[in-house]
Amino acid sequence: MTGYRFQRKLVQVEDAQQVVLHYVRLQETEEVGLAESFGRRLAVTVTANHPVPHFRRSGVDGYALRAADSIGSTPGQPVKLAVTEMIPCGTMPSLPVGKGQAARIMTGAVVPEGADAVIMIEMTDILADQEVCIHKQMAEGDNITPIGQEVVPGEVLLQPGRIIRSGEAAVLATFGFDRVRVFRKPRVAIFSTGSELLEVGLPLEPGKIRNSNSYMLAAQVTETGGEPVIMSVLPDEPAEVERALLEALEDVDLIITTGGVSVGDKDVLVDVFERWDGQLLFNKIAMRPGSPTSVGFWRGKLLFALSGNPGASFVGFELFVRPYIKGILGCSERTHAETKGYLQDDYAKGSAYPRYVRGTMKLQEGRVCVEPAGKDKSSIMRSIKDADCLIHIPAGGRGAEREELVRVLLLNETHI
Ligand SMILES: Nc1nc2c(c(=O)[nH]1)N[C@H]1C(S)=C(S)[C@@H](COP(=O)(O)OP(=O)(O)OC[C@H]3O[C@@H](n4cnc5c(N)ncnc54)[C@H](O)[C@@H]3O)O[C@H]1N2
Ligand code: MOO
Ligand SMILES: [Mg+2]
Repeated sequence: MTGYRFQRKLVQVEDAQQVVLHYVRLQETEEVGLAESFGRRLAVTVTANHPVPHFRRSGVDGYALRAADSIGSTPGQPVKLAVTEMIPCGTMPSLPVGKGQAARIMTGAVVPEGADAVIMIEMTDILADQEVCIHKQMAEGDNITPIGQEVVPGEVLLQPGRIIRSGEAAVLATFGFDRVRVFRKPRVAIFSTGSELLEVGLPLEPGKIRNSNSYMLAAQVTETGGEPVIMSVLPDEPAEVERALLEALEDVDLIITTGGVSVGDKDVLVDVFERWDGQLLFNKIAMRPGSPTSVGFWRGKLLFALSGNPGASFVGFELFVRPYIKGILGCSERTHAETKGYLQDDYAKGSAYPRYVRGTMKLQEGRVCVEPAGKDKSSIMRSIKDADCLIHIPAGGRGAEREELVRVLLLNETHI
């Protein structure tokens, strides 16, 4: 048995990730309306262009006054003040507050000149239209938010690469960004290969299965901020596959394929790699599932050739495609956030490669506890939906024991 199919150089997961990340180039940017920017990654630095608040702001509904006028006032010994005006939100006060005076004011309104405190309405008795009795001694600054207390001009509030969610939306709106510059979503062509694959809408036939990988991967691409382009299933015919991939390369930013990367006679991506003018970056990774995962660079774009087995395809995307997409969208934390967790049961594995087990994570009395989400064979699809982490079982033949502390890669890292 000779030939490329069987000559493969083993690389470690971390090295393969570095190779892929070496190809990261930032996406171009585009401007979208603020409400359309949610879930996108910001392409610019957002710096405060004014203080917040930008006027002295009342924190309560009540009366703006001079704290000195309230000295000694109690419910039993109230102080009477003359009311100058009523200041609603959104209007400027028309009069300063002088000695012995107060202005009725609403929460969020501009505190008038001369006033240095606002007393809550509950601490007052309104005598007549123009008079109020206060029964609490106030200190200077009480219930007034000074200019710039929250944000001073020039402060950097958001960095490029940040996902726009509720908090970011509030910042952008506050500083007048009705349009936002974000990274353009990468278009990702998804091809499943295999003559056994049926389109999802078709009835089952003997020996055939429905194409689940394309849809699983499309969801993963969407979650990562890309735009999936689901292509027709490709047969195990190298010339046809090569033609379809080349055509797609013209139109997308990267390609994902699944299936046909192992050593089978019909493993069609291997045939494509033997005849193409691209550069194969690696084709064997020390990991399970997904050891035959291959990545190539072709006409200036990356081709991620993932294993056909659903579990391997899922893990291959997480470890290699997701970090790449995050990278081109300006995210600096590209690989998964990690923690350590205690395995809840023995985990035996056959291969000496490290294994990335689809897992679930729980906090029990402050300890991170992890266990497989279900059966973990590479061919198994159903445990993917229950996985919120990948449990790393280290290299070596033995597996890992109950209560062993292992690396845990977090899958639901919605904040980064
Ligand atoms: N002699 C050897 N056989 C295999 C080896 C090996 O080293 N020596 N490696 C095994 C490992 S590990 C894996 S992983 C698989 C990789 O297979 P391929 O990437 O070549 O994928 P296929 O052969 O095309 O399919 C494998 C499996 O997955 C099903 N599949 C494929 N596409 C889809 C899809 N879109 N949706 C759902 N299911 C899909 C396919 O029907 C097969 O059952 O090779 C092992 N063999
Ligand atoms: O690479 Mo396969 O998925 O390891 O079983
Ligand atoms: Mg195969």
